[in-house]
Amino acid sequence: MRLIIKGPNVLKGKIKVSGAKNAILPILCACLLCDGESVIHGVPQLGDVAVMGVVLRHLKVLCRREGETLKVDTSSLQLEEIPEELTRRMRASCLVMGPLLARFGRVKIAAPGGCNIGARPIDLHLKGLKAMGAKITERAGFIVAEADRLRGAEIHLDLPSVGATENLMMAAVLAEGTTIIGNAAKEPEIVDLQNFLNRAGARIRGAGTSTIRVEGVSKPLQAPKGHQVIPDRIEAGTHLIAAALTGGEVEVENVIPEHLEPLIAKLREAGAEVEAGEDRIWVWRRKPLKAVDLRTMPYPGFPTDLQAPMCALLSVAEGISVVTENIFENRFRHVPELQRMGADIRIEGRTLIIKGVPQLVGARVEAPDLRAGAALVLAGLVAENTTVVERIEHIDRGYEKLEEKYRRLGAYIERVG
Ligand SMILES: CC(=O)N[C@H]1[C@@H](OP(=O)(O)OP(=O)(O)OC[C@H]2O[C@@H](n3ccc(=O)[nH]c3=O)[C@H](O)[C@@H]2O)O[C@H](CO)[C@@H](O)[C@@H]1O
Ligand SMILES: C=C(OP(=O)(O)O)C(=O)O
Repeated sequence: MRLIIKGPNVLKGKIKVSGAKNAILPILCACLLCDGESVIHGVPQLGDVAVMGVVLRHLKVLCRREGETLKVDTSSLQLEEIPEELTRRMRASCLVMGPLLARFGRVKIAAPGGCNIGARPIDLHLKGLKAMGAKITERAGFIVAEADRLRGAEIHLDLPSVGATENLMMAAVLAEGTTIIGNAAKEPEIVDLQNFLNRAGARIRGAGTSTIRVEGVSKPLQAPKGHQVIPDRIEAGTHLIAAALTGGEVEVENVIPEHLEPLIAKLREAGAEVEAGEDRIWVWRRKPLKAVDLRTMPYPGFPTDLQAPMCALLSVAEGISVVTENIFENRFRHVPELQRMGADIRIEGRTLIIKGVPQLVGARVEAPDLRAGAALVLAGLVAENTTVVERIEHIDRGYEKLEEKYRRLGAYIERVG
């Protein structure tokens, strides 16, 4: 599958954001802590959600989709090892570790290994589980964690890892006593996970701050009926960047504007007009784009997941932008592809020096990963002539029907097999 984009395009109209990929993935793992059928609304149809469905079915969990609602029934839940085929397809599959260990006293999972954006170890997940009394063995590419019953512990994360925070929160829910996670990640998706778990009977406080406190409960949680997944701030951010880049006028619906503050500040600095309502953001532009510097940081800093899309915008912003990637060590794979489209970008270690060019030109490019793929779509929207984006399965991992949404905003973009 590939996308064909003919440009330049100016996006105009309304676009609705789907539920957050990075919220629904841990929530689906949290269902493993619950007895009965969880009912979750606003579940996007994404490649990664489908892969998590495969992981759950592998554990004999029944998933039924009715439109945007997903029903997850754990009545036949069975402990199985998670093979490499699944951990390799999606890193978030390692988030089943905490819940399965808490529930069954044992879990065996293929080590996730590195991926397109970096080495991505899970040492902090394992260190935290050890602190809670788990015995961890690593052999022949598998990690086994065992504990009759986990016990509450004081854990201080070396860095605020989103995945480690989520895995440890879930493990702690059924542990004996209280767990305190210090230097926890503060991302909004962690707050959504806390809300889901607390609806199911967990006792968690502090998500969204750097200290999370989990008081363990002794029986399995009760599946919540009707949790609504938060809107995807990264999808929303991608659309805001697309609108500013193409000089259009777009209303982005179903957003929590507070989640997008770091991006909104940068877009304004780059010359776009942005106005936020209660659950929507309007963006338009009257002036040329100008260069800005940015550095990616854990929330509430500028998100690494919007670094690549923002590079597409800065490629045509007047002046020199300096972009520093602080979260992942190998997240510049969009750069050679943008260069093929005429961008003037130099890589110096973890920093990009982007010299804005007046116009990008369409080319045949390949999505090397999810957000790099989104960056290429944005570049294709504003470039002259035809852009062909290959390997769009990466884009489908995290964007629901992106081409349909942009077509509704007037773009010439189509998917071909
Ligand atoms: C499904 C999901 O929610 N994915 C998001 C999540 O990924 P993920 O949860 O994998 O990201 P982390 O916050 O854990 O990773 C941040 C950094 O910490 C390092 N690290 C992490 C864990 C560990 O045990 N040891 C370690 O060294 C990682 O290699 C990385 O350099 O947060 C990232 C950072 O906002 C986002 O880009 C991803 O979109
Ligand atoms: C890096 C991402 O996802 P994951 O952690 O699932 O690879 C992302 O959403 O940009």
